[in-house]
Amino acid sequence: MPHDTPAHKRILIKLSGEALMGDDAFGINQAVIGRIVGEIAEVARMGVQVAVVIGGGNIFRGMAGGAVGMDRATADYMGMLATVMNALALADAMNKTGLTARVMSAISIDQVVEPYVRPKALQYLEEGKAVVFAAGTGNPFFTTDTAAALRGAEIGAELVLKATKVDGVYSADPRKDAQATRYARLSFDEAMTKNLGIMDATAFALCRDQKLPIKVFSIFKPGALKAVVMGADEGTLVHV
Ligand SMILES: Nc1ncnc2c1ncn2[C@@H]1O[C@H](COP(=O)(O)OP(=O)(O)OP(=O)(O)O)[C@@H](O)[C@H]1O
Ligand SMILES: O=c1ccn([C@@H]2O[C@H](COP(=O)(O)O)[C@@H](O)[C@H]2O)c(=O)[nH]1
Repeated sequence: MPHDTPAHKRILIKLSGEALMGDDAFGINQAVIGRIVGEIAEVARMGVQVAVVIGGGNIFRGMAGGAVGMDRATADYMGMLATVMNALALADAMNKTGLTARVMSAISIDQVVEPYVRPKALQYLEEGKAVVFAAGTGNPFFTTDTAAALRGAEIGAELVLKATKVDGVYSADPRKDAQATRYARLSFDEAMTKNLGIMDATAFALCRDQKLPIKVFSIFKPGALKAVVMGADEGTLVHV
């Protein structure tokens, strides 16, 4: 049921890297990032503490075509560096809207961004700053979905919001199967057993074990982020 005030005090948003491209073929579209940041700023102004894990799919993925033939770990480090670029762009746009943003990286790149230090991240959140977590988990063979589950659990987020290109979890990938139907809610076990490809199994398992629910919703739908934060029936809830 929707609330008059935010339903959550601290949230972790997993923002798809690909969403930052808009209709472009690659990279970062400033108009798109500006609109997304506007929506994030709106919930932050309501007093919600906001942390973001940003993906890298708009630039490089360790498993994608551009990495064919490469050593997997090397390709994954390139993917993590791609997320650092996105994090810098996101924080820059946040700072321009009046939010104070801090980027923290899971891999050392000290001349560019500060390292991830959990107590410091918690301090920033308490101070009302938006924290953008870059470089995923810092380890190859993982994804930024798993980083979202990990950081969400570490900072004590009440909800992971997977802000993506589709408006929820479907019985099959809705971009490939027009007959796919959307779930309003489902359990982590169902999502894993049915092998629903919206998030990887490591991320689902970590959230399940930590009893950290996930809301999957479309970042392209204006107002959807605020609706989720207000507790409205938006997207798909994945729960224990
Ligand atoms: N069962 C399913 N329900 C909904 N979406 C699904 C499903 N299976 C696969 N997908 C696909 O998963 C995609 C999720 O993509 P998203 O870009 O958010 O993930 P990502 O790869 O973690 O992010 P990034 O773009 O940063 O790499 C959707 O666009 C959708 O096409
Ligand atoms: O913990 C992590 C997170 C990410 N990677 C690599 O980065 C890219 C981009 O991340 P997405 O989650 O696909 O947006 C990913 O394909 C991996 O190559 C990683 O190695 N470890």
